Amino acid sequence: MSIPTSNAALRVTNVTVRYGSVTALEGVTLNLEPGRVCGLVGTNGSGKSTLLKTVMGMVRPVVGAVSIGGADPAAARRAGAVAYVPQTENVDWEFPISVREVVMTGRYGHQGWMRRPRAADHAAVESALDRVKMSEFAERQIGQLSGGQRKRVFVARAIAQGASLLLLDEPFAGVDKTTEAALTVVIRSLAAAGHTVLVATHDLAGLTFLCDEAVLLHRRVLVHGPPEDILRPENLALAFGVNPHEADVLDGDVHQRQVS
Ligand SMILES: Nc1ncnc2c1ncn2[C@@H]1O[C@H](COP(=O)(O)OP(=O)(O)OP(=O)(O)O)[C@@H](O)[C@H]1O
Repeated sequence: MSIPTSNAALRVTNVTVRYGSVTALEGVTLNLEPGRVCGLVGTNGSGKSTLLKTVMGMVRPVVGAVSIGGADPAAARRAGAVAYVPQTENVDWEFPISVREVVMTGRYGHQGWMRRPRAADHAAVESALDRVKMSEFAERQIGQLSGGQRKRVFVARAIAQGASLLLLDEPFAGVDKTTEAALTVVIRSLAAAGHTVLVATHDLAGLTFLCDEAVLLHRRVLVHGPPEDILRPENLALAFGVNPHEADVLDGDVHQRQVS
């Protein structure tokens, strides 16, 4: 699919990332326009998290460049233009902080150096909690939530931040189908409001509901196009090494098989 690159919300150009001798990404180019939800699909170890971290500026490419609305990742982060929800949060779950306070940390960039929340910050937090259906847990200590509920809180924090680009790393891992459906609605509504979302997912069955476009990744971009293209048997076979006629790959997660 040819995607116009004017007004791109995200441009990843010819990015190669190495961890020592491991090449995690090679020559990856990806342009996203505002208001699009793009799924990132591939086997375990295909480079999905690395791509999100590279866009976030947490991993530096050895070759290539990333531009977020025309800014480099560091500048975009400083401006709060990009938010990242990692696969697993590296937080102290025993820390005495409430769900509401966690979501408020997404507003720090909007507050002065004293970090005193204003009415707009409180309103953004309440609205974000409401969107992910976590308002009733607002006073709960963050560690006293289930895995799926924690996930929703960190999505709420990203929403409260008001970033134009959201990077979500497997938001559906460990959540039930009801929560997955609710999060899909939230992500679609963010896109309808002009946000761009890049989401790594193993959920092929939900891809067409979630995404406007998708990338099949295996260190390189194998296919970038409408989700229906990604789901074509020959493309799934390319990425996952499975024969779709022999395995009901849409019935669940497909990420066990490694492509050599
Ligand atoms: N910090 C690291 N140091 C060394 N190698 C790494 C590091 N992080 C990732 N890798 C390697 O880089 C490759 C890409 O990993 P990455 O985590 O990006 O894959 P992924 O598609 O997100 O996988 P998963 O579906 O399991 O989350 C893998 O071979 C992985 O082992």
